Order: sequence, then C-alpha cells, then structure tokens
Amino acid sequence: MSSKVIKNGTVVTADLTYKADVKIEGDVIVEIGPNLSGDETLDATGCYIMPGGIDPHTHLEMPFMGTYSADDFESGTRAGLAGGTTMVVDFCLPSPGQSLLEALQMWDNKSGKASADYSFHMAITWWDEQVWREMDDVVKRGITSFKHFLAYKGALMVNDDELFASFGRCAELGALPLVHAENGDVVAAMTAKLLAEGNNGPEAHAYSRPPEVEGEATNRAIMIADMAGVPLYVVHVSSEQAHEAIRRARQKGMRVYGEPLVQHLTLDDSEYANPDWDHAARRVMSPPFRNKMHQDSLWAGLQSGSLSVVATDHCAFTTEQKRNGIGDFSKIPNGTGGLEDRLAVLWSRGVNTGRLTMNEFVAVTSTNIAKILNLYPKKGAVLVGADADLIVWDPARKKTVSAATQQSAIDYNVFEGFELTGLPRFVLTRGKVAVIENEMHHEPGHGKFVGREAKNPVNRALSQWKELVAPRKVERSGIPASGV
Ligand SMILES: NC(=O)NCCC(=O)O
Ligand SMILES: [Zn+2]
Ligand SMILES: [Zn+2]
Repeated sequence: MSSKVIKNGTVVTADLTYKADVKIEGDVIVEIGPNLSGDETLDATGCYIMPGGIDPHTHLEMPFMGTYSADDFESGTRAGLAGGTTMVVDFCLPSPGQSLLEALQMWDNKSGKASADYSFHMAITWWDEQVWREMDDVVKRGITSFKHFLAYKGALMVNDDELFASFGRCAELGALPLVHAENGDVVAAMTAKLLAEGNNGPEAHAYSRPPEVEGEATNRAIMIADMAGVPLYVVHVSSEQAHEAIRRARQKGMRVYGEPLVQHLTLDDSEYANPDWDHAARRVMSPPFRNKMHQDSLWAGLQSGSLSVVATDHCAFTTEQKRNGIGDFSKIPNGTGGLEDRLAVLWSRGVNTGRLTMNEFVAVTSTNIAKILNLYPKKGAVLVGADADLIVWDPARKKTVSAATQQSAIDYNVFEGFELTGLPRFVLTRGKVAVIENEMHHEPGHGKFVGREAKNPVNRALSQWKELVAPRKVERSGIPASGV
C-alpha cells in the first residue's frame, strides 16, 4: 500500500501542540513521530496539522419552505473540503406522516455523490407508535441522534408531550436528542401581528423571534430532557438567554451541549437594516442574527466551556429562492451558508484575536463534536488508527471572501468582503488529498456514510443514575383500613 508523509509541521490537537511528522497508509494514520518517510511527501513547513473540521449541522438538498436548499451533497461537501471540513452531519427530515425509514432511503440516495464522509441525524417531525418503533431501526443503522423542532408551527414543530415521549425513547435507545429551541406558538403569533401591521420586510423576521423566544424554549427542552433522563444538544444557540439556560443546567450537572454558529458569532442584526431587500433576505435564518452583547456571550461560552461546538447550519438558498418572500417575510426560506468558511472565519475572528487558543479551535470545530456524537477517535483526532481526515493549516495564507470564487452553488456569501488570515494548504479526506490551496482534487462518491454507536458513556451514566433514583413503591404492612 502506498504511503504519504506530512513533514515539517506542528501537530495541533484539542489538548497538545508538538512537532511531528504524520504518516498515512490508505485511509488511516499509521505513525506519528520525527523523521518519517513515505512514498509521497506533503510539506507542512510553517503549518499546523489538525484534525479535519466536522460540521455537525448541515441541510444539503433539503426540502424546506416550498423549495430545496441549493447545495447538495456534491457541492456541499466540495465547499466543506475547500475550507478544511472533512465531515458533515446532515439532517434526514421526514415530512410529517412519512416513515423514518423511507426518509432515510431518500437521504441515502442523495448522499452518494459526497466527496467527504458524512453521517445523519434523524428529525422527529411527527409522533405516533410507528415513529416510536422506527427510532430503534434508525439507531440500528448507526443514526443515534434525533432532532426536534420547537419552532415552525404547523410544519415541523412538535408539542411538549411528543417531546417528552421522544426524549424518553432516546433515553431507552441510548440516543442523543437535539433541539431547535424557539417557541413556535409565540413566533406564529408575533409573525401574524407584524404582518397585520404592515411589517412585511426581512427585518421583521428578527422582530418575530426575539431572544426570549429562544431562552424559554431552551430552558423548557433542558428541563424535559432532565425529566426524561437524557443528555441534550441545543442547536444554533444564538442568544445570551439560551446560553444562560445551558450554563445554569451545566452548573447543576446536567449534560447539555450548546452549539453556536459561526454566523451568529461574527454577523449581527444590523444586517437586517440594510436598505437592499436582497441583502437582508439573504441573511434570514432562525434564530436571527443578534446584537454584539449576544455575540460576546457566545464567545465567552466557547472560552469557558459552557458552549461546546461551532457549526454552520448550512442551509443555502439562492437570491431567487429568497425572493419567494417579497411582501411576506414569513415566506423567505430560512437559512444561510457557511460550510466553506467556518474554519477560516473562526480562526481569523477567534484565534487571531486571542479569543480562542489553537487547541480550543480544534476542540470546538472537530474533537468535541466527534466525542459528543460518538465518532471519536475515528474522527476528530490525530492519532494512530484514526481516519486520515486532516488539514495542513497555513496560518499566513490570506483571502478576501467572495461569492465569485466560492464552491457553494449560491450566488452570494454572507461573509462577503471578510479579510481572512489562516487557510488550508492541504486537506485530506481518509488519506486522499482533496485540496491543495485553491486547487480542488476531490472525488464525488469518495465520501462514505459513518455509522455511530448508541449508548455513549454519558448516556450510560445518565441511565444508571436514573435507574438508581427511579420511583419505588414503599412496601408497608399494617396499613389502616380506609375510612377508619
Ligand atoms: N436555521 C434555519 O434558518 N434554517 C435551517 C433549518 C433549521 O435548522 O431550522
Ligand atoms: Zn433549526
Ligand atoms: Zn438547521
């Protein structure tokens, strides 16, 4: 088997920084140490060798709000690789009433053209005994996380009784529930009021979803997860209110993971005041962008560990698709891109500013995600035996973000004009060099589905504790006769 050696670089992992060469044979890392040699050499002089990015939250070719997100598994994974993301975890989204297994078949069909590895979360968009039963089959197929929407009333939203039942089922199966935490009832009422008052522009999308809507739903989901005895992963945490609920829960020992997006960390709500309708509509997503106070809170969460990972929620729509909402902001397809730029934007705004260390950067873009989703150390690690999903990161390489040069299929970029320092020199997906600076050498179909085991250590510990403190009937003798 031919080998490759990445030479002269510095290995940066979630906990260590050290000089070493990394040798790869086939799909995996076979040796790490000084003076290694192999059939092919990749020069990493001046660079950091890091685990490839994992984006735990993407929506590729997803049917949503009357259309399909524009990046599919081909363009989406290509965009990811260009920026150093070597794995995505996408959402399989059954339409309400649809069998989970049937939806999974549809997602399997779409993902064949992926150039990088991928896994799936399953969304619970409706509830009955069939869903309860099929969740077990889904787990047996290696999909061990289930997403619940508390928003999108009348479409994807589930109620509290359904949430509690599904969380309980996750606990039984050793699976991880995820939650989109916004109070869908309140959003629907505020949306109707804003529209009735003539507030129909994209800026009203943000008014319809204030931080309180997110704080309430986050707290509710956390409490319900605690009662069900499962850990909880809160997607796209955008506000101090949601972060506060997560922080408080974690201080009490609850296993709650918060996922801010790179967009919420670096773009704020002034975008919605732009006089250009297209500019504002392109940035409509849920939750919406917030002000600087919320951004500071999210950065602080990553620094202190109360927030665990950084994702993109990549759900890209073209300008044409966004224009479905002219005259009614509630019809603008919700979602933004970010997959291609997540690492470089987070590095430039996080590591280059001193907000994050390099090791924290690796933790929140890769290793923590792999651990929470039970992919570690196959993914998220620079270790012998791990998949050779690697980035050779050049901290001196620069670019200005521009839609004109991006891989993503859409016609704009929400980070347009960002000056970035720190970009990949090489990106490897299971040992294959897919990117050399601006050149793409990816191969559609190279990406493989990565199944995940249920019952990770946190699930096991929680079930053990729940069993220990389960309600038990007190057996009594000599009970007085009733009515005496
Ligand atoms: N976030 C968003 O606006 N669109 C994607 C779907 C979702 O995650 O809610
Ligand atoms: Zn969501
Ligand atoms: Zn999403």
